[in-house]
Amino acid sequence: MLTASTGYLILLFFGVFFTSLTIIMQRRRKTEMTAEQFSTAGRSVGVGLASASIIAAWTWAATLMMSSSTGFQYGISGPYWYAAGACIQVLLFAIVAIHLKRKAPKAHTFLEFIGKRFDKKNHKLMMVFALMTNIIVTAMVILGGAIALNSLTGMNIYVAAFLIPLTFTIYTMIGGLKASFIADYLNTVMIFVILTIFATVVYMKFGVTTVYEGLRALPESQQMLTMASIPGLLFGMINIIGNFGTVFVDQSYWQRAIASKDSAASKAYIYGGIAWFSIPFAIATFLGVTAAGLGLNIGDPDASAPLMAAHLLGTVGSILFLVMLFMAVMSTGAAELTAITNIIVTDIYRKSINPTASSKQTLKISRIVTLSFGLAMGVFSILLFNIGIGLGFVYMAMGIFVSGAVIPLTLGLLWKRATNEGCFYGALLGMISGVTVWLTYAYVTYGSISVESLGQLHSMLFGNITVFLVSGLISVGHALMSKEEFDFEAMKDQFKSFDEEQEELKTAQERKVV
Ligand SMILES: NC(N)=O
Repeated sequence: MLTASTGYLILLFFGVFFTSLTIIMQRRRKTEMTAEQFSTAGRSVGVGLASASIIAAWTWAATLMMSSSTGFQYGISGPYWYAAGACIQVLLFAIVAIHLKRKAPKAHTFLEFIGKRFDKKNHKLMMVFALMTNIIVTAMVILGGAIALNSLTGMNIYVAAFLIPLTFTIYTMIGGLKASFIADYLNTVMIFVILTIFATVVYMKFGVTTVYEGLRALPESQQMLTMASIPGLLFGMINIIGNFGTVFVDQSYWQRAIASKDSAASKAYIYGGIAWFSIPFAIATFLGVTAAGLGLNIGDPDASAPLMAAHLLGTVGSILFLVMLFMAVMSTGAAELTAITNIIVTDIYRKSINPTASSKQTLKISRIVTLSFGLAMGVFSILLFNIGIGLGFVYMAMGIFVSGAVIPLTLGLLWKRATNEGCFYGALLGMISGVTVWLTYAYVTYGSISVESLGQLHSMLFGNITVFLVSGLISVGHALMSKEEFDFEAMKDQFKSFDEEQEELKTAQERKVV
């Protein structure tokens, strides 16, 4: 096992490296950073950088650890269900990305679009869903990082949960979205390099036959060696629904569409989604399934990946896994922080508190929000840990809380007949009924409401499915019954960049003086 000082050194090294890189890039900039730049990276990001950034943002701690847990528990179907069940959303997002670029070319957040497409209550409700998504995902990646640091280095889990967000908060606060894109690019390259090392070593050291024979010898071998594994399939369904929420309701992905050049936006999601598939699929197969096949004595399946990495390459394996995990945590953390910042600044501060804020004021508020949320997220992940909620539980439950907004939101963007009331009540009642079915099923079937009964595959599945069915039925049903039609063309010119708003304000003030 590594020592806690190795953990501190890794955190210090990457924190200092990415912060220094951002400061150097800031110094080399020819123009001064504006609030618009901080928020949108100039809307000129090319397809390569945007794809890498989508891959990095979508590679969570769970992508490495939870995926391996499914391989360890459900066998060869687990990695497939994890990877396939979480990449279709990114591929489909290519469609909504292009629609947002066409219908709201100067928007900063998807909520800004919702605010003009629907009414105030819808804007507020979607904001709650969006912030809840960001908070759940950030807490989940910090929790995953802290668990891995603790299990591989013995570092105190509370200290780890406070230090991890610091590493990405500082460079995000300085450089905004563009800085997080550059870090994402480097992180994606590192993740693929380390993944290739693990895959090659497993193949050379153990080969396919040893793992196959090991899986065949397990009591649950029927399930481990078939794609027709029932638990694998149930997990796959939960995975699909939950990840619709964490892509479509997460400002991070809208942010990447907004920051991309028009010609790059949809391609980036297709390339990013396809390339991302290989990360959980390979890691979960080479670490999770192999750990089961080799009969490793692992108490917590969520820890199968780091323990297998250590088994494979000793200290080097642990360090490589920690570096890969840390790359994933930093990128997702930075993406979520920029998303939260953009929502707070665009949809609360500039919309309701200070609509005439100058670029300087907006930039200052953006940095304060980034720092505050970065620090607060450590506390939230510790809270989850303290009430006994682990990575797997949050991962499977996230859809129940956030996926109710997916269908209403998508309809609002793509379908002129989608109605304000249908989308509002669809999202709200979808979530309420999902939570109700989840709790009721756990109570009726397992006799109590506890982390254990709520964490069962069937409780999670029925909760998730209910959310999708109810939100879809209400939002589509109400649209079909009403005769409303929305005029997207008329709304297009209502979106302004922060710089344009500033110019208009200046012109208006000059006119007043004259
Ligand atoms: N990003 C996910 N679902 O691993």
